[in-house]
Amino acid sequence: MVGLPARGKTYISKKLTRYLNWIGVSTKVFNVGEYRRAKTNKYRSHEFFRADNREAQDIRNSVALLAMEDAARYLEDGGGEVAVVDATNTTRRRREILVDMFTVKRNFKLFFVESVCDEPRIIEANILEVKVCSPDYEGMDKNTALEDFLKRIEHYKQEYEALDYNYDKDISFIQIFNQGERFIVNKLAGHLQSRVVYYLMNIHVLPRTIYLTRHGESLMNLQGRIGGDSDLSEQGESYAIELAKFVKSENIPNLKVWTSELKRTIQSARYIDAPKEHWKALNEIDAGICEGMTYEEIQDQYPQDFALRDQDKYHYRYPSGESYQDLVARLEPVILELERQENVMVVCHQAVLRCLLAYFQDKSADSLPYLKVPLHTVIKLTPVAYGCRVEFVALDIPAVNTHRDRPVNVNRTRSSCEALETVPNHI
Ligand SMILES: O=P(O)(O)OC[C@H]1O[C@@](CO)(OP(=O)(O)O)[C@@H](O)[C@@H]1O
Repeated sequence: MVGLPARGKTYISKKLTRYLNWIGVSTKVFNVGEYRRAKTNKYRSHEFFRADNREAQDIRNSVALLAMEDAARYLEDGGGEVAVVDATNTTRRRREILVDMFTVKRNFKLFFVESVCDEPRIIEANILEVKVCSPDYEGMDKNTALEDFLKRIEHYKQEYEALDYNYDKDISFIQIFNQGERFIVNKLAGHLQSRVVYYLMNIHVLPRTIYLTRHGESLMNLQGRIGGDSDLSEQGESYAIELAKFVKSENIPNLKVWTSELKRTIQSARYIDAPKEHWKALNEIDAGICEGMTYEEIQDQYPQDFALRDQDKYHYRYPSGESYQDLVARLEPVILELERQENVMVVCHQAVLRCLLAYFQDKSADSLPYLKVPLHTVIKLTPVAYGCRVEFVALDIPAVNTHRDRPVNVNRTRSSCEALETVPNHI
């Protein structure tokens, strides 16, 4: 990362890391501020960040080096594929150290992401939202903290050398201006960098709410049968009515409703007064040869498959069907489009909802297939500082339970236990 303090670097680092892990690229953030605080919490006033404070500069450089070395170790033998060095890196000298450590000495690809912002309104909002609550300002009142932080920024400005094509034409970078108003992209090197750029160009920071829900109870849910394309049960129909009432009571401006192409989601959304889109990508996991069966029938007729799924539910692919890992790949365009949109309600399915929720809640591949997403419940996601608030709103209509817990005493495979850390890039 590159950028003055309070330019949203940590926000970008965390969000990008969550996305990369979700698509199966093992990624970790190395936040230099945390290294500084771990070393000592004595240095928190703006004085510490003065450009002429030599002693402090030495400390700052040494903690930055520690973070970089850990990042390199994570890539060399920690199973990591991407390390995000979250620091200001605002001088050419500091960036040369990064080039030397990662490219010259180790032959890794280095990609700079610079956030440039000259809108005082955005900067102040950022400081008030995240910086004044930082451990650096524990016990200090908001205004004093804000004042101190603004002085800290001034110290950084004295030495700030933004990325500049005239000096940096050989390095790969993206510059993001005013939270996505404009971008400059230079020397993209490879598939992963272009996916990072595509992602960064699609996210926004406008306030909005995303609503996720499964369809109402279906006739096949009642029978305990998986997959298929059945109608809603009577209780499912009641949920469709309640869901529309709930949406009305929320009074959501410009709401869009997305459903899958299956009858049970379309029927569940039909009373909602908002434009609707039907996405094939939102269809339920394809259970292949097991479509339409109960779990008991699968255990009976395909015992080996049943056991394999319990061992590693994320990677297990139904014969002629899909795995959860396949589903994540299928849902990536949905996530990208959700990032671009404002208020959206997604009416989908148990497995699909688990995948979407795992993205927003930063859940590992191992826990993803066991996330609890009960029927007749709306999950409301509201962005906050570095993540999102998740509320489960149960709409008081009874429904069967379709959740099957992780069986105990199952020999889980190595990759399933290590979760996203070892999942290869499957796309
Ligand atoms: O991965 P598991 O836990 O089997 O959950 C997915 C299953 O959930 C179900 C219900 O059992 O979703 P849905 O309610 O959308 O029909 C099945 O269709 C689907 O195969």
